[in-house]
Amino acid sequence: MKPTTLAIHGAAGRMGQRLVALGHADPAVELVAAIESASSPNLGRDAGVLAGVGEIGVPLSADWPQSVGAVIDFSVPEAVDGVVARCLEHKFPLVIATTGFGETTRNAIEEAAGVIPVCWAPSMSLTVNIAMKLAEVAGRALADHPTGADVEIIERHHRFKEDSPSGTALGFGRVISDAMGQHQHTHGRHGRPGVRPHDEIGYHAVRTGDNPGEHTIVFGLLGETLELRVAATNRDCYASGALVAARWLQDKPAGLYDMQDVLGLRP
Ligand SMILES: NC(=O)C1=CN([C@@H]2O[C@H](COP(=O)(O)OP(=O)(O)OC[C@H]3O[C@@H](n4cnc5c(N)ncnc54)[C@H](OP(=O)(O)O)[C@@H]3O)[C@@H](O)[C@H]2O)C=CC1
Ligand SMILES: O=C(O)C1=N[C@H](C(=O)O)C[C@H](O)C1
Repeated sequence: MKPTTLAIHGAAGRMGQRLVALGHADPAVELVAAIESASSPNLGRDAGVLAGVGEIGVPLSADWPQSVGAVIDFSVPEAVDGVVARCLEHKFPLVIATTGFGETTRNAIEEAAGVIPVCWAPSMSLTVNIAMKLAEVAGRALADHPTGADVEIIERHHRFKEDSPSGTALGFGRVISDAMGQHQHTHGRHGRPGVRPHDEIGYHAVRTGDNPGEHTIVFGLLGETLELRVAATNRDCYASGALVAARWLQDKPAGLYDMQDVLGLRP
């Protein structure tokens, strides 16, 4: 099978560099474009050299290719609308991994998915996506528990992360509230908020050091507690997941997909 040709948007970033490195080592993909903003100080540098794997003949550039099998975006929320517009214009399949954008961008993604295949997921990690399924199972089983089950989501990330809570924490919250029906999403607590309502999911964002991402979902009952914890030890779980998604997406019909589809976790 021919390798999937790839463009990486945000190629000089923490994730972009791991994608360049893993993509270069993977015979199933061929990196053809490493895209950065027009103001990036890295324009013109070889993407492989920046990623620490030596020269690969792909310079960082603000220009988009004319043809590519799929685009992977790990950039910043403000850039995502532009990425979606470019992919629509050229009919490129698009993997969106960037987190932290709002409703307008979400709507643009949904609209674009009527024309091109889009995979949008806050975490490309296999174990996070398995944990989402487990959270759904736990949520369904505990939805009508007689003591009530309080759900708190604690996420830990590196000090450089700009959005809080993580897109993954919000994803866990969506899955659990769909299963259990909570309507209130509370971000941290201070002062005297009073007795905890059952109809609430609490989110807590910890930012320290170089943590590549960790999520703990607490289901607290009276008398017992269930915790689901999933943690990355480095960023390669996200990068390799994104490469799998790009290959999976390239021959799919237009539509909005996520990593549950890519990994075959959706029944
Ligand atoms: N879904 C998933 O599995 C994961 C998602 N993420 C998400 O991916 C995103 C990126 O994370 P990370 O790599 O750590 O962040 P970085 O800040 O390290 O990388 C972002 C890159 O995007 C570049 N960039 C900024 N603006 C533009 C633009 N207009 N056009 C092109 N490139 C641009 C930045 O360049 P410059 O520095 O010059 O501005 C930088 O190189 C975040 O939203 C994060 O939450 C992260 C890990 C996993
Ligand atoms: O910024 C990060 O690093 C990560 N962001 C994603 C998120 O917001 O969920 C995924 C992962 O946890 C790492």
